[in-house]
Amino acid sequence: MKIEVKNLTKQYGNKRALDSISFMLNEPKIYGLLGRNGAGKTTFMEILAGQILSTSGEILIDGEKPFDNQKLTESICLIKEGHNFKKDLTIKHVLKISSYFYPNWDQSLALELVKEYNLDLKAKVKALSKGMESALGIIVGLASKAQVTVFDEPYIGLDAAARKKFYEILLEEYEKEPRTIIFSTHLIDEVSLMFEEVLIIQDGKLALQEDADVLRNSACAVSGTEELVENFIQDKEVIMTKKLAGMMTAYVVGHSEAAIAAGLSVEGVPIQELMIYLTERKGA
Ligand SMILES: Nc1ncnc2c1ncn2[C@@H]1O[C@H](COP(=O)(O)OP(=O)(O)OP(=O)(O)O)[C@@H](O)[C@H]1O
Repeated sequence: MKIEVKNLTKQYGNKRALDSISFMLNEPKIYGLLGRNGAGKTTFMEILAGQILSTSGEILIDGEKPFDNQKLTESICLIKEGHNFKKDLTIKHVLKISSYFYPNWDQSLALELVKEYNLDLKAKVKALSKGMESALGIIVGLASKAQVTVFDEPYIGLDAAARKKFYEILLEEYEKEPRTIIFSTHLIDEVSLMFEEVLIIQDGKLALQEDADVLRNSACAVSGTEELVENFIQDKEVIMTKKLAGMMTAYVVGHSEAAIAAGLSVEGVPIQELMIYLTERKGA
């Protein structure tokens, strides 16, 4: 589905959560939606899912507005950081209700995942631990097979093994049936390899929209003796440096070939570091 965001603004009292933001998501891809706390990510996702109205501007999904548009919102599944389901429902009921709402619902995948995450179909949502409730959110997000599936920090309380399982299944399902997946998280290093395109929101504005590989290759981590690295970075844009026992690593914008030629060891820079750098620089 094609998502067109046009001059989208959301005002809460005197706080402008989104400030005339515009961009397009043209293809089914895995998008990483990143930004510092309070940047406006959740606000954007809630407008996209038709849960709240914008103050001005609009989001069009295949040309239609999502608010009060059930036909369209059947194709959008937003899984948030918790409170996704009514507390008195059992897991079985949550799956049943979801199966009525999402036309592409995959009940056998849902049941397989219930087993995978050791959940009891008869358990009520209010009796679940934080991690179990997150697992239920993930199950609904994956089994919805919604054409636009949005995960907003969906795994509070989930341990590392359970998160890894989620990433594996998400990728498997996405490869079988590509769809638009928007993933917002602060655990960027854990998931950034899944991203195909990255959007960074800062203070309600779009700071960056870039192909993930282009972003990864836009900087490099160069390491070597302190003297060699200091020499190399003199006239370059440096993201950060670390020194230890006479050795030094610097994250540098561009210049990977020159660094190899200078005899330095060269690796990629984590997207998380780039995000911090870009948001600090843009804020400056
Ligand atoms: N219902 C609301 N009423 C008032 N202000 C709000 C409301 N929802 C969000 N805000 C404010 O809007 C701004 C953007 O919030 P939002 O939740 O969209 O950010 P975020 O990028 O998702 O942050 P985080 O990463 O911390 O979840 C924040 O300053 C927040 O305090």
